[in-house]
Amino acid sequence: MSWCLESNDYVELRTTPYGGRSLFAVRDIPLGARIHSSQAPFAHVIYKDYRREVCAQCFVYAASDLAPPEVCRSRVWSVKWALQGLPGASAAWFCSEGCRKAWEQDGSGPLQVQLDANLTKAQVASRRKGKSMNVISLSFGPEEKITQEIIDEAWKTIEVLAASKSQLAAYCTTLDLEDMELEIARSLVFAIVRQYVSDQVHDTSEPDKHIGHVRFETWSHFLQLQNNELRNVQERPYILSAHLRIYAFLCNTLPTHLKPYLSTVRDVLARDTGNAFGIWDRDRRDEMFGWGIWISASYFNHSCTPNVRKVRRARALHFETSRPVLAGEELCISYVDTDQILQQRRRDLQTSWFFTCSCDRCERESSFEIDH
Ligand SMILES: C[S@@+](CC[C@H](N)C(=O)[O-])C[C@H]1O[C@@H](n2cnc3c(N)ncnc32)[C@H](O)[C@@H]1O
Repeated sequence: MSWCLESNDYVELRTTPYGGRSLFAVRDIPLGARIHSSQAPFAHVIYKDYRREVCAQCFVYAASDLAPPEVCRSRVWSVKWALQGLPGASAAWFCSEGCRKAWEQDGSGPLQVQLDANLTKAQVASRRKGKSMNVISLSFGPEEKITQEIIDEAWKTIEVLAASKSQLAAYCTTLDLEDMELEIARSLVFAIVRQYVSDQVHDTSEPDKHIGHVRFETWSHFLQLQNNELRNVQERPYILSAHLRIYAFLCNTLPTHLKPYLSTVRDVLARDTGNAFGIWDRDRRDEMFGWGIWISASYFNHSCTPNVRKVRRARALHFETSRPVLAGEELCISYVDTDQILQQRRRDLQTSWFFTCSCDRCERESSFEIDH
């Protein structure tokens, strides 16, 4: 299998009997060693409400104590990139000129901003007509078992509707897309733009044209991530109709040259839950600004007594050992706040990552509960 950690000296990907693939130490590793870095997300979204406050390139927060005092007071960044002739929503904000230049060089940012403006306009339009059309009946009883066939059938129905321009347009004028659905649509557009820009670069006679990390973490790497579609819909049935609405919205809104990528929307939706990382105000987890998928970073399994910690520096996620590790040991981060009690940890892991943790600590704490 080709994947994006091939050249790493510290870690190796193996399949576990209990939790899919996971990373293992190939040699003894001291405390504090950096065992892996993922340089940038393959796709990400910064919530619209934070657009002026979080640098579009390095994700630094204008209201954080790292920001200069005058910025901290105003809470917004002043370095801006804007599309000529379009209203204020079509812009990105940065903490410095250096970040603005790096963002422009990456190639996908400006297109993303333009599409953001289109999505916002289309969302407003979808709100004008009120009552939504009930195209697909998707109410599940509490006892009903949602199967892969039910999900496949629902996607087929929306794809047929989307194939008719007039039906799609009529449906979309009544969608009334919610704000969080718009944020999901924006993250999908990011993934689409990544693929588009990557394809454009590979089509040219300049294979080394700079597109940063895209050469290392590609769409085919993305597809190798664990697919959580069925477990996600079984856990929260309402998400299926939200996903179908978002798909229809994008079919109706994206320009023609991006339409070939719409078939990847379902692939992205199936993988972002359970694989994405929140983008927080540094590592303090005070405020979450959005989320992103750092592909190679998604192979760390969870433990409630982790031996690896994650550190975000600008766009990069770094992973460092939080204690000495022996060759052959599994390398785990923690997906949840490990200060929480057993029941809360188990609840969080079940609803967002769809598994019951049976790490040594959970086993010990649950047997203690049974004994008492
Ligand atoms: C971010 S992915 C980790 C990589 C994943 N194991 C794979 O094969 O792609 C998260 C998923 O891994 C599995 N997983 C992670 N930690 C686990 C654990 N401690 N016990 C059981 N399953 C786990 C769950 O299926 C979870 O949804």
